[in-house]
Amino acid sequence: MSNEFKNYINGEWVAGAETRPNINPSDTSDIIGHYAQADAAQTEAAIDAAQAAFAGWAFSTPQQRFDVLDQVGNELLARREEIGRLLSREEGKTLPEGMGETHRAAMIFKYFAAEALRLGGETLASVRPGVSVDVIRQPVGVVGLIAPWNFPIAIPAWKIAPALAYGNAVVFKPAELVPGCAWTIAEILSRTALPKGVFNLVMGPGSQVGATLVDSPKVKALSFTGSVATGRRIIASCAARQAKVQAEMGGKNPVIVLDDADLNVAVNAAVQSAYFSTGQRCTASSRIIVTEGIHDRFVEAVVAKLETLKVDHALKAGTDIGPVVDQRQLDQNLRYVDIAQKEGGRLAFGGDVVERETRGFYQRPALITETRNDMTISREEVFGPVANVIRVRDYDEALAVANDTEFGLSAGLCTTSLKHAAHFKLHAQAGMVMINLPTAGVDYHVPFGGSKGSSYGPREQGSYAREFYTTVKTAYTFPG
Ligand SMILES: NC(=O)C1=CN([C@@H]2O[C@H](COP(=O)(O)OP(=O)(O)OC[C@H]3O[C@@H](n4cnc5c(N)ncnc54)[C@H](OP(=O)(O)O)[C@@H]3O)[C@@H](O)[C@H]2O)C=CC1
Ligand SMILES: O=C(O)CCC(=O)C(=O)O
Repeated sequence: MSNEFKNYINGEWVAGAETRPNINPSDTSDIIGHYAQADAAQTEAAIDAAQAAFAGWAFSTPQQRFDVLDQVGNELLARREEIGRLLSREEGKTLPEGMGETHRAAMIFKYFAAEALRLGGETLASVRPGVSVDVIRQPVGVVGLIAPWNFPIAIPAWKIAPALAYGNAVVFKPAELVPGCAWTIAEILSRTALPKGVFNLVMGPGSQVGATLVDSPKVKALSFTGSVATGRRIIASCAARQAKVQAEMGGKNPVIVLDDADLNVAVNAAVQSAYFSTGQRCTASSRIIVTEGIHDRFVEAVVAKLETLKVDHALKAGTDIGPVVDQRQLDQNLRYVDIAQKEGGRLAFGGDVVERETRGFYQRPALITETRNDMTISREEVFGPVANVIRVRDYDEALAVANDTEFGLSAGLCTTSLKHAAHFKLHAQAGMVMINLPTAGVDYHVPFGGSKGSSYGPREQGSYAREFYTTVKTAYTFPG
């Protein structure tokens, strides 16, 4: 088959037992390619290759690491449009979003190229005379990276780049729905000076490839992004065998709009973070908490804005919102819109399936008003273009409602009050707080992660990523 894409194991391209078609959610008649499906045995082979290659890469020079990562960053930048198009084709983000994400992935590789040069330890005086103490950072070993489908290139980048920058060997499993961007990163890495076995790509089902990575005693650290259910199982399995684990598992992110907010700023922040990228972001604002003085004006303005947004093929010029990623996710979105209404919410806009020229998973953005925080729609992550509005009296009630959730990834506040902004930054129970900004769409050089049920383990991204991808050794020296 000419458009067959293989796994990359120990520096070789290896066919899987089977292949799986990569289907365009904007047009299900468009097959992007057929991607290899690894089984447990092939995954074991990748882990063994990584283990054999680890010692060499662990003692590679910072310059070697810089050169590899910078080369990947440069190539992603140069091929931003082509790869952005592939991303939009396989995941359904609009082309500007796909290109933006590719640009972000390039920046992440370039950032961690420089991080490889900066990695250092600490030297302290001992409490004993004549003794010095060095705190040395060393790589962890073989790391397993499991990525979700909603950021096909940025999330792989922010796992692969720090893993390699800090000297680890990698076995990477992308999500089944989006192998194309993952394969592209592997192909670029295969043309760098990275020694064979240091980076391995194993595409295939989570139940086999993912589970083998999670359970292998040779995998010393596991980084996961995806659903709460899978994440919690992975955390328990890794803890049981004392492997390091980092999991990012979504949210039910609030954005508060206060009476004193700038209406345009608030509408843009809420609409952008609830509906762009088809709402398929763990940082999406799905609970919009609005004080009563601005409530009606705000809802009216959001509906007016939603009426102008075009839902269509991700690659069509002028599309604002692409398709939902697949039928399963679309069914989940529709189910939540239905439940919200049955529990007393009012569908103020959209939520329905729409047909376009091509057969895809198109849904109009849904705005549900007159909801309470104890309704299902306010408690569970939908992961689609669906948001609900909760009316509150004042800032204090808004903050209490915002914090009343099992999640804590991102939280937003729209206000012109410095006093409330300062208070919110300290008291919002979330790993990331946004004032007058969308809750989604973060910088690449600062820590990313949440509190409560959203995240587990050390933060991803920025220099904080070293906490997960390195281990600390304390060396005492007495020169004699
Ligand atoms: N926090 C976030 O950013 C994300 C949250 N989600 C949420 O999760 C829901 C379901 O999406 P889904 O893609 O099924 O999420 P999953 O958590 O099942 O998938 C995330 C990753 O984990 C892999 N995986 C699945 N099962 C296992 C396992 N037993 N052991 C190891 N790895 C495994 C998946 O592989 P495979 O693709 O082969 O199944 C994928 O690579 C969405 O509706 C959304 O609510 C989804 C994506 C991202
Ligand atoms: O909002 C962002 O920029 C990142 C979101 C993200 O990582 C996710 O949805 O998984």
